Amino acid sequence: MEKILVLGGARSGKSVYAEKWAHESARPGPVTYLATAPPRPGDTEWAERVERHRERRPAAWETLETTEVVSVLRRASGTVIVECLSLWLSSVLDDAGVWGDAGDGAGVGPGDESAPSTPIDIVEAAVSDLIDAWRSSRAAIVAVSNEVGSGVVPATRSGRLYRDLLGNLNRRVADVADRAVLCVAGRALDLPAPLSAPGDVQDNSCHQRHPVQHHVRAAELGVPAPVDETVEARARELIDGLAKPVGSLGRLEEIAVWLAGRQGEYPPRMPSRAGVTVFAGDHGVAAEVSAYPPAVTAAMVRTVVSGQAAINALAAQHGATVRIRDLAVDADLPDVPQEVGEHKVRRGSGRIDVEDALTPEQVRIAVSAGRRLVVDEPVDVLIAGDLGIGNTTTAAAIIGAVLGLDARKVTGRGTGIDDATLEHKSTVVAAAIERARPVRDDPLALLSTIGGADFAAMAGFLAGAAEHGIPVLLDGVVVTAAALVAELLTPGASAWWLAGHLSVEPAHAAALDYLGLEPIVDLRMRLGEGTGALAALPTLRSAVAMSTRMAALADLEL
Ligand SMILES: O=C(O)c1ccc[n+]([C@@H]2O[C@H](COP(=O)([O-])O)[C@@H](O)[C@H]2O)c1
Ligand SMILES: Cc1cc2nc[nH]c2cc1C
Repeated sequence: MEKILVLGGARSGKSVYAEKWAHESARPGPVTYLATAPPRPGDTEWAERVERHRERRPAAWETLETTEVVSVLRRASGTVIVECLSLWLSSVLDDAGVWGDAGDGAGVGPGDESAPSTPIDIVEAAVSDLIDAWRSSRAAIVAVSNEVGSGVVPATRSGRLYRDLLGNLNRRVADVADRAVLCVAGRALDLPAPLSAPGDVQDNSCHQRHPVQHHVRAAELGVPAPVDETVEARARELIDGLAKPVGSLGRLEEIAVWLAGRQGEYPPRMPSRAGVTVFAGDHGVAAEVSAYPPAVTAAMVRTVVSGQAAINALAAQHGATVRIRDLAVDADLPDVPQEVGEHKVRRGSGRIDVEDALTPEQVRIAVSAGRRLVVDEPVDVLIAGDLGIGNTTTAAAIIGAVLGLDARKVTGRGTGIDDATLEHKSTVVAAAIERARPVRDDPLALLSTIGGADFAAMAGFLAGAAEHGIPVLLDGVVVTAAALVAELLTPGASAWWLAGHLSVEPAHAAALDYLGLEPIVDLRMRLGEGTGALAALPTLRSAVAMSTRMAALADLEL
């Protein structure tokens, strides 16, 4: 479900925008209007203002006058309008007793180490709860908040404190929202993606952006985190000085240097925490181009959930976590945990040889879901895996379109199709490449024309990992097709990716070559799910062990 934040000053039109969004977007389920203003007995001007707001709302909407935003978001379905976060924050500050010392950290409860100890800690805990509830809520949410702080610095300490806390709250909500909108003078402006990693916004800083390509809206462009080239150079020097002939550990040495540059330290830290996210989706063309029926996708989602798929087996062996997200499986899956479907965009993507896979809006939602999945769990290495009958057709089409290659060169046997099906698959890929020709270097239009919600989310995920500076191990042909799109979305993102393995699919080698990536292992695998990437994880760990445990050449006793 889409979740948006609407910011604006007084009388900017933000409330009207939020109500219109709730009214027009025709989502199933009830609409709940959550009024967070505390009662103001005796204030007739305020009462009239509340009444005017009430009259504007359709009678079918349920109004709740409460500051318990977190519990409402946790249990709500349908659509929730939060009016507004700034008043909610005021009540949190009041309840936390912030004003007593204007938040400079006086204790509120001696002796209990697990409890928040200062008013600011209490506020922080409440905001974290809100973010958590926002993320996990099944409802579509539109939250209104005041944009303050553009004027003069408040004269009072409490004024400055409120301004700063509200600014932080708005930023944190924007980080987990699908969209943030700024209203000014009755007009609404879609705000672009964050310029730096969420939680890392620095006031007064001036961010250098990549040149904006004319065909991509700035809102969708990200910037990869910088790589520390000084650390890389030092790592190279120190590795050359270890007790071995220079260069004799080959690729292990290169990987150690690569990791050091990404982590900003030598020796690099052991990538102990690896997180696999499997992106599942069905594809309109699947029934004609695969060796297996489309129903396998839903069945395999359940298998991954039950911990019995190939990726679970490898993850258990290598100490990695696995989660799966259904972006576009063509089935309802009531028997899997709710979070599996938290980013579901639709049931099956359109058949790409004759129609668009997704609407532009669905692309945007799926890309932003992928970006958000990056920051959900703290890991040292991220892996994207794929699952979806027919997805090698989409992958071949994307790779063929971006690289300008003929369908025959990029079409492979996927799950193991026979010659006749390969011939037909090749004509489907050719038609898709042809349809995509006008948009081949426009990542969002490409995803809409011949992608799919799973591909869009994977592209957002891979771009987001680079934006947050988290190393990635790429899997096979499907993930690498999404990586090509991610590189268009966030130019330079590939600096944060290693190619885990080489898939048997012919388009994979071409795409890796284009990205300048060399696969770590070649085990003739063609499964997807993230298995090829995970097969390379022990090599990364070997590279770190080499860096941390070896003696220096200079210490040899000759
Ligand atoms: O990632 C790869 O390189 C790869 C190569 C061949 C097949 N697959 C997996 O097999 C399914 C797609 O194959 P197909 O023949 O149905 O297009 C899908 O579930 C993928 O995860 C994946
Ligand atoms: C059984 C099966 C498992 C898979 N896992 C990823 N793609 C798959 C395709 C099939 C057919």
